[in-house]
Amino acid sequence: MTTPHINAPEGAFAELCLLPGDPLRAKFIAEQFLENARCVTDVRNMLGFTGTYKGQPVSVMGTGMGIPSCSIYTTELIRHYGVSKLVRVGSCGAIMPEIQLHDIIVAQGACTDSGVNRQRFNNFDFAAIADFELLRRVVNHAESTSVDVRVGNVFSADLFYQADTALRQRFQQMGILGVEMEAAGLYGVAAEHGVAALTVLTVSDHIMRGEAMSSDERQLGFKAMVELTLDALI
Ligand SMILES: O=P(O)(O)O[C@H]1O[C@H](CO)[C@@H](O)[C@H]1O
Ligand SMILES: O=c1cc[nH]c(=O)[nH]1
Repeated sequence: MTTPHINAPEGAFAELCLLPGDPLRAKFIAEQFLENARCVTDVRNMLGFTGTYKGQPVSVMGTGMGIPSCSIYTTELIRHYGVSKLVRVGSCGAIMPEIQLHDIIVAQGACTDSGVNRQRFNNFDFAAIADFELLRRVVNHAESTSVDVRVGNVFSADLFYQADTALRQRFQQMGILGVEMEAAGLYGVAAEHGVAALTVLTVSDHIMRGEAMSSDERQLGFKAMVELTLDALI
C-alpha cells in the first residue's frame, strides 16, 4: 500500500518520525544518528528513512516547505503508516532580542496567517499547540542535560518573503520567539487525527538583526537539536 506521495511499503515507518523541512537534512539525520537506516521513500526526492536509535525504531522524513506540503506528508504518514508521534526538527528566524543564532526553540504553540486550521475548525480560531507529553519530555531532558531551550509561541508564516516588515514589531510585542512555516499546520493535522506532535527549531536567522547561517549550516548544522530530541523521546 503506497500513497500518492510516499512509496514505502506498509509498516515501513516507526511510530516516532522526525520531520525536517529539507529532505537532505532527513538524509543527514539518518546517516549521522540512526543505526541501520534505510531509505523507505523517495517520491519527488522527498526522502524518508527508518532505522534505530539506541535500539529503538525511528523514522525521519522531509516535509518540504510550508504548511500545504507538510500537511500532505504528515496526513499520509498518520493515515497510511500509523505514525503517531510527529516531531518537526526545523529552522526558524528569531524575533525576540535575547535569542541568538543556533539557539533551540520548542514551539509550545504556533500562530499563523494560514487558513488551514480555520478550514478544519468551522472558521473559529484553533489554538495550535504541541502535545504536552512530548513537550515535557524534551524540556525535562534539556534541563537535565543543561541544554538551553526557549519554550513558547512561534509564528508559522505562509510567506517567507513577507513584504510587510512592520509585522515583525507586532510579533515582538506579542512575544513570538521565532518565525517558521509549518508548526501550526502540523499541530492542526495532529489534532484532527488524535496523534501527538511537537516542533523543535534551531535559530538559523535573526530577522530583526539581519543575521543568518549559511545554507550549508542550515542543511547540516542542527546536531544539538536532533540529539536533544532523540535522547528525550527514545
Ligand atoms: O528548515 P526547515 O525545516 O525547512 O524550516 C524553515 O526553513 C524553510 C524556509 O527556508 C521553511 O520550511 C521554514 O519553516
Ligand atoms: O521560515 C523561516 C525560516 C528561517 N528564517 C525565516 O526568516 N523564516
